Amino acid sequence: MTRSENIYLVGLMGAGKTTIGRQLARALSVPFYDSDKAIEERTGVDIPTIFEFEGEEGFRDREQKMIQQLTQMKGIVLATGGGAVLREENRRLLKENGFIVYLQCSVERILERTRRDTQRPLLKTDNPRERIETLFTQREPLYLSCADFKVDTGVMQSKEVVSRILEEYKSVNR
Ligand SMILES: Nc1ncnc2c1ncn2[C@@H]1O[C@H](COP(=O)(O)OP(=O)(O)OP(=O)(O)O)[C@@H](O)[C@H]1O
Ligand SMILES: O=C(O)C1=C[C@@H](O)[C@@H](O)[C@H](O)C1
Ligand SMILES: [Mg+2]
Repeated sequence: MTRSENIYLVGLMGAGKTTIGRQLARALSVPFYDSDKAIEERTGVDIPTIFEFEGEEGFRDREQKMIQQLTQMKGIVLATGGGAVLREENRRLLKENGFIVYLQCSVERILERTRRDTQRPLLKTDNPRERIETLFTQREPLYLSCADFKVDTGVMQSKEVVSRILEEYKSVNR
């Protein structure tokens, strides 16, 4: 198996993992998975409900189990949850099984994109800017530590982001 058989997208909430991932999978004619959506389908409830009843750690346990399963699949595009890289085991599994793309995005842009959001429990706060800044500072080193490639989604249309990723993926996969 080649290291780049799968494409895994990592990055903060609102960076565009789901949006870009779906388009990327379509361009490659491979299945698209989203770990957040897979957890919701498995449990039958939405992510805010899991956070409410089981807390963030409970959600992270479910997320780790899902990442374990999804990284056994071959030939897929996977959008991971924004916090999936927090666990070392997830970073290892992603690194070992796919080509990791970090969708980088400025705090300002993320704030704009998530402003009307109700589905992201970590943004249910009086000061979303401060929260996003904190998450950015904590997580950026983790995203960078596992990424094979990074692309800024704050400055380009999603179509352009997709072609940049495809270009890079094909060049390493040649
Ligand atoms: N250039 C772009 N690339 C990606 N998404 C964009 C872009 N411009 C605007 N968006 C918008 O940003 C919003 C957030 O994107 P998306 O839901 O894909 O993020 P995400 O990384 O999957 O977030 P989460 O981790 O919370 O699931 C969407 O409404 C999307 O349409
Ligand atoms: O950044 C995060 O920690 C999260 C991002 C979302 O994708 C979901 O996985 C959940 O809302 C937590
Ligand atoms: Mg998403």
